[in-house]
Amino acid sequence: MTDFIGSGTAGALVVDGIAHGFREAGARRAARRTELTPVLSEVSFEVAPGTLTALLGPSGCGKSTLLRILAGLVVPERGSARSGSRDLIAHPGGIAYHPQRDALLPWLRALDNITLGAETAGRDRAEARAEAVALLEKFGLPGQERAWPDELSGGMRQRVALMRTFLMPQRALVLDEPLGALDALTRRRLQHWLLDITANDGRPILLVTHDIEEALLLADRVLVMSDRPGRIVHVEDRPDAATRVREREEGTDHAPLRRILAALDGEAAAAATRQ
Ligand SMILES: Nc1ncnc2c1ncn2[C@@H]1O[C@H](COP(=O)(O)OP(=O)(O)OP(=O)(O)O)[C@@H](O)[C@H]1O
Repeated sequence: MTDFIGSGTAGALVVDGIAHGFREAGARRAARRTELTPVLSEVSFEVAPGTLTALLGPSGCGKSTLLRILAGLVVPERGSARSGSRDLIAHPGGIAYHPQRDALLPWLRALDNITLGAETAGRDRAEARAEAVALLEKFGLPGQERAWPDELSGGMRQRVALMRTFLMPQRALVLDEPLGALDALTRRRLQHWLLDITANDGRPILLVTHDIEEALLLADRVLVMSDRPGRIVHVEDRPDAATRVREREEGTDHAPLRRILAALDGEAAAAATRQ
């Protein structure tokens, strides 16, 4: 199959032929110290504006590494990435990046944590704060502007961190497990919250998750990655958001889940054979 999925939409987030490896840790002989262990292998895809693509794959297949490359924190060995016309590798900082840990600063109140990324990226302070107050209201945290992070529950912290990311002015968002480490009920509530904000955001969004049902609910397209070195082995295009919500509530369409599980199981079997 061709790895390049997309049609060159204006303003899209484009990943083209990204390959990367890390130096083997703990290699004893001098020669081996220079060897690279491949982590990503020719990963290509495109996320159109106003759509969300979810990335699923076995642990260690390179999902976070890919996101860190897009965020400009790691320079890949090969390949290119761009957001609209901006080259993300030559000019880092072109995406709003949500790291795996919620990374709230304990010495800043909720409102200041929410506006931090926007202000750092050059947004007008008063405008960002006004928008943050409206967001707090909209998403169930009215009057929490002055709360300290350690006064908030896990679900509240996740929402504050997500608001920070969504308030950033960059033209594309990448979210690394934004709902990880939450109890099932809170996670379910926040999935619907995320579905609502992503449906109205208008930017390309790339989401890494381990939760297949979450991917099937939130994503317009689900990409399944192989075991390390990661490459795209399955693409699942999803219906519109209303249909996805109905499918989840009624449990009507199990075929996409089965296809994704088959792709992941195939990778697990292939990895076991290689060991
Ligand atoms: N800075 C680094 N130096 C060396 N190896 C690294 C570094 N960062 C990641 N790796 C290795 O690269 C591989 C991919 O890591 P990565 O965190 O991208 O995987 P992942 O798919 O996001 O995993 P998970 O789903 O468990 O979060 C792992 O084997 C990891 O140990």
